[in-house]
Amino acid sequence: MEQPRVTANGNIGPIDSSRIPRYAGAATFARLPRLDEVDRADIAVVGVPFDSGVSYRPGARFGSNHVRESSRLLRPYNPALDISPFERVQVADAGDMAVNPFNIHEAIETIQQNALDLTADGAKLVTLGGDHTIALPLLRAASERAGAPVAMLHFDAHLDTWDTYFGAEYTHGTPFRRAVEEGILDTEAISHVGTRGPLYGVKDLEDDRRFGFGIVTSSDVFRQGVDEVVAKLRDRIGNRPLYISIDIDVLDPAHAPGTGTPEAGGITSRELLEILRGMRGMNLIGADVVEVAPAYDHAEITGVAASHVAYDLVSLMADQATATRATPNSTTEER
Ligand SMILES: N=C(N)NCCCC(=O)O
Ligand SMILES: [Zn+2]
Ligand SMILES: [Zn+2]
Repeated sequence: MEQPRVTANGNIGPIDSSRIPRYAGAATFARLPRLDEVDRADIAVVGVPFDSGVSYRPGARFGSNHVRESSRLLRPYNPALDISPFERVQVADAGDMAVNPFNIHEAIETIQQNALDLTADGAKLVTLGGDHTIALPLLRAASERAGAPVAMLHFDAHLDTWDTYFGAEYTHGTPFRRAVEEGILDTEAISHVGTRGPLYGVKDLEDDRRFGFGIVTSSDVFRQGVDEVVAKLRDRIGNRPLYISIDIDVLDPAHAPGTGTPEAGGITSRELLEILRGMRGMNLIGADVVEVAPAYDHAEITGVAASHVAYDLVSLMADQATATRATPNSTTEER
């Protein structure tokens, strides 16, 4: 069925929610067109329904579609950044990668290859997980496209720089140690934000520091405040190609109950969104939002938080893509 869409500047936007009720029809992220409904995309939102790397509660394989379902209420204008991202550039939902749940090595290869394919024409990816294992192949693809190791901002309750679990190297607790070992991260410019909670031992922190990570803990965000944190992070990253990986468990379980390894004392969704908005103008090349596990969610609390985070990531990318262009000529009303 033909759907009325909000379109501007030649970009095909979301289904018009003033004419087709938000709750009708199959979900795509923000009711955007599927990638196969548009010529090409400047920004593709893609799902990776994979959770074979988890150490505790399973279920993040259902996260991608849960975030899509929870994104039906997003509107086309983002007042916090004064931008209509879907008017500025073509944004589309690229659907889900078909990832083998029984073979983690094959899954990682598939994700890396699909990410390379989706970015072959210059598109940028915002990936909806899936557990945090998927960040490793996404970072491999991002650094290959950047042609250099990339800076990373990692929002998480956890370090995810542990070595192995049950002897397994590829898990949701180990992607960033592997990434450092593989030389795909610019270790002058990598930071965790929002970490907290018990560790296995002090060696976890010593290893992490040795790899080059800076840490802004959840408590630092509370004590120093968003502006100081943003200033420090911007200073450390500069204009390097930047990948942002967001584990939704960075949020306090009150703000994101639907996740696999919850830790008390997290940041709020307001703080996360404010820190992200503070990254405006940075050289953002790719991003993911992972670890949404809908079985533990209520009233889409976690799904809505994740969908708003993804929307702000898309907004930052759209802003950056058009920052040097003239203000686009808008032909639509906000809905
Ligand atoms: N990446 C996430 N969400 N969690 C890692 C937890 C690793 C552990 O079980 O110790
Ligand atoms: Zn985590
Ligand atoms: Zn994580």
